[in-house]
Amino acid sequence: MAHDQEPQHDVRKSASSGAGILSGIGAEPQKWALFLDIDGTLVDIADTPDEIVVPPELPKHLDQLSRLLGGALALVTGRALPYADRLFSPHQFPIAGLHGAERRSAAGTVDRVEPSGAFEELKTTIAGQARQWPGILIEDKGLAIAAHYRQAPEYQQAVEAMMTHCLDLSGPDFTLQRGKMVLEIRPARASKGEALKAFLSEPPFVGRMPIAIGDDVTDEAMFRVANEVGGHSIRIAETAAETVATSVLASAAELRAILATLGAASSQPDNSSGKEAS
Ligand SMILES: O=P(O)(O)OC[C@H]1O[C@H](O[C@H]2O[C@H](CO)[C@@H](O)[C@H](O)[C@H]2O)[C@H](O)[C@@H](O)[C@@H]1O
Ligand SMILES: [Mg+2]
Repeated sequence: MAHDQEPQHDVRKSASSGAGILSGIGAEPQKWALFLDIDGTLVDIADTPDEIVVPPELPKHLDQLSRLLGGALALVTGRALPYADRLFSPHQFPIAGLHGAERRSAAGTVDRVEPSGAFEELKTTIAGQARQWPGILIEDKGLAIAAHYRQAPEYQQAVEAMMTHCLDLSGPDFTLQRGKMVLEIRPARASKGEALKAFLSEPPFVGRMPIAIGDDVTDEAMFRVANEVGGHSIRIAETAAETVATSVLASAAELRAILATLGAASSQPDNSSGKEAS
């Protein structure tokens, strides 16, 4: 079935609650693998990319949960790997960055490509063009570049025209990624769905059922893969959104509260599920 023919719905009206799915992890931690988007899912959306706030306890809770799952917890993000790693320091998790175009496996193997000279030139052109529109913020992510119009939505159409034109110049190896008040040119070679498949083919994820959690268009690819293999897909749905996700959580704050509870329970010395941790 083609993607545009897949069943889609306003997730808030018809989906079940993701809270029930996540609360079941503690009973059978060896069964599940968790795939977590960052912006809008683990952390609240902020006015600019650098203004996000990582709650101080969040890295520890993710680490506790990762141990409970025997390491089968991965971040799957549009951010570049080094930036995302800094957010959760000192912990490092398996991670896919740039919407799946770069990846570090649980074994620590990194698959990422350096930008070519031609792409560096294109990024300079985009940054130069954007200077004519006050409030348009350019985020250089190495092998991807994002143009954010959250501070200046009046320029959305102009930015879209510019990014579409620059995509043509960048050649077939790149694609245009839409997101929350952002347009990105990123490598076409992988999606979050392909990143999820790659993780699921390797220890400690192999043989487990995925639970994919995200908030945006880019997460739909990993929702599809999770659904196809019989896992769960959960969309953070603060606003109405067309989605293939089968479950919903109201907000990133609700997800963080659930992760905190799961993490704390797993670190109790008398918790039998905690004994499964590696
Ligand atoms: O896949 P994600 O982890 O959700 O990353 C998607 C993009 O997130 C960031 O942009 C978005 O969040 C910003 C901070 O809240 C917000 O200001 C912006 O409007 C959003 O589009 C990030 O800057 C991008 O690089 C990611 O691709
Ligand atoms: Mg997101």
